[in-house]
Amino acid sequence: MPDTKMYDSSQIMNSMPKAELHAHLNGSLSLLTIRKLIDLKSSHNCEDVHNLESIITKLCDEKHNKTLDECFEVFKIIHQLTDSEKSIYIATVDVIKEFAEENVRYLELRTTPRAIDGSLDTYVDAVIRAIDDCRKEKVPILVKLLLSIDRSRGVEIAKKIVDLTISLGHARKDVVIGLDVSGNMAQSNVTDYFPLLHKIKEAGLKLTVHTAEIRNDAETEAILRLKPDRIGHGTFISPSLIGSPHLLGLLKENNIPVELCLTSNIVCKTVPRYQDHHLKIFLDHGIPFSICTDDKGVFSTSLSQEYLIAFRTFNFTLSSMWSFSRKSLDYTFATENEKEQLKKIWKEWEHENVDLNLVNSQETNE
Ligand SMILES: CNc1ncnc2c1ncn2[C@@H]1O[C@H](COP(=O)(O)O)[C@@H](O)[C@H]1O
Ligand SMILES: [Zn+2]
Repeated sequence: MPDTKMYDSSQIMNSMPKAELHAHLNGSLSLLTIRKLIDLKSSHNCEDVHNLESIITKLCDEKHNKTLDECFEVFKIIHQLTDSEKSIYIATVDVIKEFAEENVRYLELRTTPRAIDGSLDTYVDAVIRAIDDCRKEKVPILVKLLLSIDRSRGVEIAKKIVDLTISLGHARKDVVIGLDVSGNMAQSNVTDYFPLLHKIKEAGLKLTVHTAEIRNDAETEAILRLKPDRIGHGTFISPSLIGSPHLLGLLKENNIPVELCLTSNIVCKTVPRYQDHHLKIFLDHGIPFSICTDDKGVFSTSLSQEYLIAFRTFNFTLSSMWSFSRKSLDYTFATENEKEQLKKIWKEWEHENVDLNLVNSQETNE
């Protein structure tokens, strides 16, 4: 393995092809997009837009650490900007292009549909139209969509979103692949949603659930026993964060890949320091994981930045980072054929960067 100091690791993390499996649309808006959406509102003579701008700038400032509850307040403010077909379309196109610019070659975007002029369809149609247009424009990224249910909003609206997911999961199966369960864990009982989650599984669609982002062992166990296709965070499953070894065993037994979002956990203070992050514990226990951003806008990060943080925090080798990126392809909800196509892109990059000696290390955990 060459001395990694010979290389600009930040540049390598950026140029490396990556797969993003956990990105919330409204949490991913850059300040540039937020400004664009504020201008759009101003042009419609909306009052209070400048007030909105200063609030959002302050809240998105990376130095402004927030609690998880405060984050949910930020989302409510951002949602005021994505309240029309046009703004949702612009937001989606921008997020896709920004990920593509940092060499994310596969993106699973997730978003919670909100009624626009009384219709959830209008919201989702705008997102899908943006994905389709990026495809037509040949933006070099494969984009899939998960619809989210926000657990703090109740079962009635969740049922509508599940029905919409199932119908689009058939009509637009090239784009809509499944469901995510997100929102404030502290304010709801996830088991209320289980009949709906079973419906998603029965329809043959994929399911990922935010799990153990705050500590609730009984809930975590119920979710793991439901066997979702992936989980988000899994923070308090880790024994280092006073999770239970029993939960870790259950996660391992079911071989459920975990979407890990380092900066999100630090900013929201569910993990005290980067070096305490459960990525390392999961790696040591052979639990499959993928490095993700969660909300790149709200947490002022990017997927390349998250890879760089992991690389520097745990002193990983470049070959380990390469292996994390390549393995995350196996945990995507893409079709087998799509995965094969994606693997070619990864292989090509590996070939072009043969001097980095990406495959010779024992630390690739293969
Ligand atoms: C920080 N950790 C998190 N934990 C749980 N849910 C989160 C989240 N980050 C984002 N969301 C969920 O995603 C929504 C924003 O994007 P969309 O409007 O859906 O595109 C938030 O309102 C919340 O429900
Ligand atoms: Zn999330």
